[in-house]
Amino acid sequence: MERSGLLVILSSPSGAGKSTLARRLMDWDRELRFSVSATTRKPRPGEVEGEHYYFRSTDEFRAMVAAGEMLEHAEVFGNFYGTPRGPVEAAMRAGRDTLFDVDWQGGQQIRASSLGKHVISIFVLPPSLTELERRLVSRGQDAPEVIATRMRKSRNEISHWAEYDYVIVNDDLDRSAETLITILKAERQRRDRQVGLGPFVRALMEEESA
Ligand SMILES: Nc1ncnc2c1ncn2[C@@H]1O[C@H](COP(=O)(O)OP(=O)(O)OP(=O)(O)O)[C@@H](O)[C@H]1O
Ligand SMILES: Nc1nc2c(ncn2[C@@H]2O[C@H](COP(=O)(O)O)[C@@H](O)[C@H]2O)c(=O)[nH]1
Repeated sequence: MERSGLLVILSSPSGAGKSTLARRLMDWDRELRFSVSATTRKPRPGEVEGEHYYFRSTDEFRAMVAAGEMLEHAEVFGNFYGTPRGPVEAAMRAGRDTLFDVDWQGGQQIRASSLGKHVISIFVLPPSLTELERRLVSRGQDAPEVIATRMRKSRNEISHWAEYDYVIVNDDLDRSAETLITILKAERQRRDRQVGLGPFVRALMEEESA
């Protein structure tokens, strides 16, 4: 039996800390592949084309969707975001796990796709909305009106928490990162048990007793 890659989806209201947790998870496992999304949002200072996002015009983005190149796509906070399908499918075939930072709409679409049975989904909650706003402000990347929009939409994003397999309240960052690593370890153990342990268990049962 071939081992298939897992699709690990992280969602949260903007600013709860999923990119930070994603980085922690990828520092722990250098083999984990991050799904780089395409977006029509303008790059923030320090964001690198092809590393954080593929920054595209609206026409370019629409052309990608029309060509069937997106595994999922959605409008979030007035911009388009989408997951290029090709690299995800290639990683799956290679048995490599992929990490996604997408909103609830992306989570729903990937779960509903033909790859849905390989999904593990994790929702990240902030400890409070006051702390969520503090994090958005202290990140220092978004204009006040952008932060206001993201705060206004945070309740709607949070309302989808129960659609996810796991929920992490991201209060203490080290503890949350540890929880995330534990989830991935356990899910890999579950995925690998048939592929990796089948031959071992068969040999165990065929062993001559002493
Ligand atoms: N547990 C935590 N305690 C305190 N600050 C945190 C914690 N987790 C993340 N942060 C900080 O909060 C800010 C927002 O985090 P991050 O950018 O990871 O959020 P996000 O959910 O990825 O947001 P977006 O959806 O907008 O991309 C960052 O400045 C980050 O350093
Ligand atoms: N449905 C999708 N949502 C995505 C994708 N890439 C990112 N996102 C979500 O957008 C918001 C805002 O991100 P930001 O980088 O502008 O702060 C956040 O909730 C992301 O999870 C995607 O490909 N599809």
